[in-house]
Order: sequence, then structure tokens, then C-alpha cells
Amino acid sequence: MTGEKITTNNGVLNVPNNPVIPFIEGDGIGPDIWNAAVRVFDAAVEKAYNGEKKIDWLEVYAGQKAFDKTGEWLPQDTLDKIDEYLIAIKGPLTTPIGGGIRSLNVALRQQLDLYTCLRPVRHYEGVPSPVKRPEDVDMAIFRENTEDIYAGIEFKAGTDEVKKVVDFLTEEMGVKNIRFPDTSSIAIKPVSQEGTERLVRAAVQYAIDHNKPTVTLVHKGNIMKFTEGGFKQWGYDLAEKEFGDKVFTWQQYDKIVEEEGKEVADKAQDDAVAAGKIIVKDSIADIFLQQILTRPKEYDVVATMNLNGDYISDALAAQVGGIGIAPGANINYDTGHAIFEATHGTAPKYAGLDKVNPSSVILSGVLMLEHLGWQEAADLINASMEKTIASKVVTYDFARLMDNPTEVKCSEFADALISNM
Ligand SMILES: NC(=O)C1=CN([C@@H]2O[C@H](COP(=O)(O)OP(=O)(O)OC[C@H]3O[C@@H](n4cnc5c(N)ncnc54)[C@H](OP(=O)(O)O)[C@@H]3O)[C@@H](O)[C@H]2O)C=CC1
Ligand SMILES: O=C(O)CCC(=O)C(=O)O
Ligand SMILES: [Mg+2]
Repeated sequence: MTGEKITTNNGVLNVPNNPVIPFIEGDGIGPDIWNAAVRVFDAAVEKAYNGEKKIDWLEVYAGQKAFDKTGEWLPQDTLDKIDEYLIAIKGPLTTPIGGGIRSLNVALRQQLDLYTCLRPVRHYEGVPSPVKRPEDVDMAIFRENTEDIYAGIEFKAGTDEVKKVVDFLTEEMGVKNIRFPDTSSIAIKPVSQEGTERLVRAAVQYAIDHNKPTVTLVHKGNIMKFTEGGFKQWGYDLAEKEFGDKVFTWQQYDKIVEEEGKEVADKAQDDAVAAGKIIVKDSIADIFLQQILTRPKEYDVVATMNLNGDYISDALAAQVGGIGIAPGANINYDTGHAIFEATHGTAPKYAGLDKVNPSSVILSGVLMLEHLGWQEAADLINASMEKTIASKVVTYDFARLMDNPTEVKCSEFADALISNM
């Protein structure tokens, strides 16, 4: 290992020319996409900086590969290394359904307290899409990454544990509406003011930094009044308290309507827009899922809880070509820790076939390069991605939706990206 550590000073990253960056290859299609992606990253960095900068990749283990080597699915050494080197990148990891280990992806986010899952969604010209105007989709999803039902607090039907929970709820808390108490599993959904505030703070700051006109708080607060409704309330309060005259919220709008009438409120909102303030609004999750299809232009930055964010990110990805091209990052803006990762999973039926689209992990790497301040290398990959797709050289997922494509393998798509840089 010849590289140096990335460090942080008062929230500002200090990136050496040869940073050590840990990577987790991932399960299933992980090795296929990682082997393609790493060549693209190295080529872009080499070309952008003429050899002055170079990433020193450090493999760390999680998932099946870790288990085969160490008998553990998520070794402490992996967490320690990411903690030490601050920035990492990973492929997808398998989570069994209905039993077995809990998600390693979620464990990494929780144990390193990577409270923001940032998933920007935009269209690359030429990418096939099921909607008429995919170019209207340009959103950044801020998904809370440590709370909600992803906390994994669940009690299985038929166990002594769930019986205790049901007895406590019915006997001590006066709960009368567990429909089938003897055969229910129970899950707990913690959503906190602190968790909400740090996520919404990051989302509004992102809107300011990236010149985005709106932030939308997405919730199901009509039904889950204190968790999802709390998220909405704490989110609005935080925006008003910490961002003052940089924002105008729908909560402020409603108050003006109540006190001075709708005309005055409309004028206040128009004035706020004219003054370049960010409009902070909210939407209930079900109608939001309709409106991102019918009126995507109305949404820019989206702040939401863990489960909503998981659903919304795959749904939005579909509108711009699917999860094969949807990048993501898990970030703690306070400590500087971040793990960049594809939005999709391990797609086991394609594992080892050198077939799938590596763009999701490649564009996650682009987010990482931007995060490091290596914009020139990020720009090279973005431009090459656009050029390659425009020339219809694509993997199977895009090829099946295009007229006259040149379908290439995962590794060949990486070759094309490199030669088009
Ligand atoms: N962050 C992570 O590590 C994540 C892990 N997972 C885990 O992955 C496993 C499998 O999950 P599953 O729900 O099947 O979802 P996956 O995302 O693994 O795959 C579902 C489908 O999405 C398409 N797809 C996925 N990746 C690509 C790609 N790179 N290029 C092109 N198409 C792609 C394929 O569609 P088609 O069949 O149409 O070709 C695939 O069959 C589970 O264990 C799950 O828990 C899931 C999500 C995230
Ligand atoms: O951890 C998993 O297996 C799934 C996670 C997931 O779907 C996501 O983060 O988008
Ligand atoms: Mg998901």
C-alpha cells in the first residue's frame, strides 16, 4: 500500500494525490460490475491528471466473500478500514428474504452512521425510457438511512417475544386494534427529530449549493401521524429555523392564508420565488408517486424516510432507464464518512455472465470523484457515458428497448467508455 489517507478538517476533506480507497466487490453481479468499473475510474483519473493522481484501491470484505474467508459476513476489520480511510465504494450485497442475516448494506449504513442516502436521478440522452419526456426528471433523493423500519426491530409471529410485545401493547398501552394478535408479527418504526433534522438540513443545503428551486418532504403523515407526520413537522421547522430567509415553506404559506388570506399568501410565495428563495413543500407519498410520473418538473430535491426513499429511488430510476444506471451514495456530512454504491441489488441470475450494465456503480464512482473534488475525472466519465449511449453501444437492458443497438457485454461497455474518453 503506497497511498495516503484522506482526512477531514472541520468538515472539509483533505484528499492526497494518491488516496487509499477501500472497495467491497459485492455478491452476485458484484465482481462483473466492479471489474468493469475500476478500469473506467483508473482510466479517467489517469487521463484527467496525466498520472499525477491515482487511486490506491484497498479491497475489504463483506458478504459471501467475507464469509468464505473469515466466517463472518461483515468483519470488524472492514468497518475499521472504512472508518479509518473515510471514503469507500461497494458493489451490492445479498440479503435473504424472511430469515437469515439482516441486511449488510443496512448494517454498513447504520454502523458508520451514514445518515443520508443520496440518489440523484437524471436522464442521459439516448437512454430508452418508458415515459414520454424522461429529460423532465432531474431530482436528488435524500433518503434517511439509519431509522424507520430499517432499524430491524421486528418480532416474529408465534414467538414468546412477540407475545410479550402484544401483551404490553394491549394490557399496558390500551391498544385494541391488533386485528389478529395471536398470529401477528410486529415491527417497530422509530423516526426521530434528530434523525429528521440532520437529513433535511443536508437536503436543503444541497438545494442551496446546487441552485435547486424546491425541496419536497415526502411522508405518509396522514396515516402515521407521529413518525411520518413528525418528519414533515420537524422538517419544516428545521428549514425555517436554520435557513431563515433562504427558504419559504408551505407551512409559512398556510399560516399566511390563515391570518391574511390566500391572495396575500400567493403573493408572498411569488415574491419568494422571484427572490430566489427555495420553496420547501411536502407531499403525501402515494400522490407523490403519481406526480413524479405525471409532473416530474415540479420536483427537484426530495427528502424522505428510509422505506419511502427505497421505493421512490427504484421507481424514479425506471423513468430514466432503470436501476442499471442509477447511482447512489451513503454519506455522513458531519464526520466525512461516505460509501458510494449502486442502487440495484445482486441480480443473481446474471452473476458471472459479464452481461449486466455497470453504469450504476460507475456513476456512483462519478459521485465519489465529485465528492473528492476530482471533477475533471468525473466529467470525463459523464461525457463518455453520454457519447457511448448516444452511439447505441449498450448492455442488454438498454439494447432490448432500442432500435438497432450494438449490444455489448458488461466488460465491453467499460472498454467503450474508456475509448470514448
Ligand atoms: N444496496 C444493495 O446492495 C442492494 C442489495 N439488494 C439485494 O440484492 C438481491 C437481489 O434483489 P432483487 O430484488 O432481485 O433486485 P436486483 O436489483 O438485484 O435485480 C432485479 C432486476 O433488476 C435488473 N438489474 C439489476 N441490476 C442491473 C444491472 N446492473 N444492469 C441491468 N439490469 C439490472 C434486472 O432486471 P431484468 O431481470 O429485467 O433484466 C434484475 O433482474 C437481494 O438479496 C436484495 O436484498 C437489493 C437492492 C440493493
Ligand atoms: O439491503 C438490501 O438488501 C436492500 C437495500 C435496498 O434495496 C436499497 O438500499 O435500495
Ligand atoms: Mg432498494
